[in-house]
Amino acid sequence: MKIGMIGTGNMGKILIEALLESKAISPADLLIQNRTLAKAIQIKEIYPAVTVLKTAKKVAQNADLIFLCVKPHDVFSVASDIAPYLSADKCVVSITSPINTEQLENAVSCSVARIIPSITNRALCGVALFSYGSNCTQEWKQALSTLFNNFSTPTEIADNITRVASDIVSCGPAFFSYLTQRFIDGAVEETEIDADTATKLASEMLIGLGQLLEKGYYTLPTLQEKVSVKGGVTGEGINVLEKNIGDTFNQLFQATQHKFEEDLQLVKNSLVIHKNI
Ligand SMILES: NC(=O)C1=CN([C@@H]2O[C@H](COP(=O)(O)OP(=O)(O)OC[C@H]3O[C@@H](n4cnc5c(N)ncnc54)[C@H](O)[C@@H]3O)[C@@H](O)[C@H]2O)C=CC1
Ligand SMILES: O=C(O)[C@@H]1CCC=N1
Repeated sequence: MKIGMIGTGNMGKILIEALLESKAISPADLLIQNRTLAKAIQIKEIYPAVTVLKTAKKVAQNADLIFLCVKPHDVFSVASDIAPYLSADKCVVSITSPINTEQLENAVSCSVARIIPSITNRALCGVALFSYGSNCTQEWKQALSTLFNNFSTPTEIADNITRVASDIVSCGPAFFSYLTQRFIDGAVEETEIDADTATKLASEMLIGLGQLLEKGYYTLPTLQEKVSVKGGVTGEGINVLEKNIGDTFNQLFQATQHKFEEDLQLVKNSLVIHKNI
């Protein structure tokens, strides 16, 4: 199977690295293209057997499975460029949350899916959020799930939880990096620890925490219970968190939902521009 990647920015590159490093596919089966071709050529310098193509049209003609790894407002423009070259047996996958599978099915006449990846997939772990188009064949559903299983946990989601699921899976690494940074900054400001040492200790702690969860030794509540010795220091710290976090995370999810509404409207506007699809 030939896989085409249109858009080799942040996420396109991460998907390429995950596909190749997990050995899900061989570099000779990968066809890549980007508006600024230099970005695709840089990837070929690392994986010489990858083919760089000059146009999205050529990717559509030569690949069986085509990933659209462009920003939401560019998806319909690319879809309309490639639509004439897609036979019914191919599959198009978009990786962005504000575009649903129904809109993709209206744009191209083949199997479609939306798969929202996560930066964690770069470490060959974490979740990828799956939504299949209503006309997506069983063969493609199976093939996509098998492919992503090499470097993620493919998880099918209902449309109504798209935003929150993507907030947790895809935005989550940024949110928790931010919180960890504030944790480190606080330690440095309030004590004699230096930033490098605090960063190293905090990073190792997070890796260990991930391993504990992966191995299933503790749930999140039992983990807190085990560390919070009665009358000890952890309890004092948890009290501060309880007092101050308040409804921060409610506000966070409200803000992302609000932004999502704006993104959905922008997508609708870009659909009007490409009203031929
Ligand atoms: N960054 C992340 O962690 C995640 C991103 N996504 C989604 O991935 C999509 C892409 O995001 P990023 O990779 O961060 O953006 P990016 O801006 O880094 O990459 C987009 C790439 O598409 C290229 N491009 C634009 N129009 C094109 C065209 N007509 N033909 C070929 N290439 C074209 C650009 O040159 C750029 O390299 C977004 O829609 C985002 O929602 C999804 C999950 C996670
Ligand atoms: O489309 C999305 O929801 C993802 C989350 C991070 C960036 N884009």
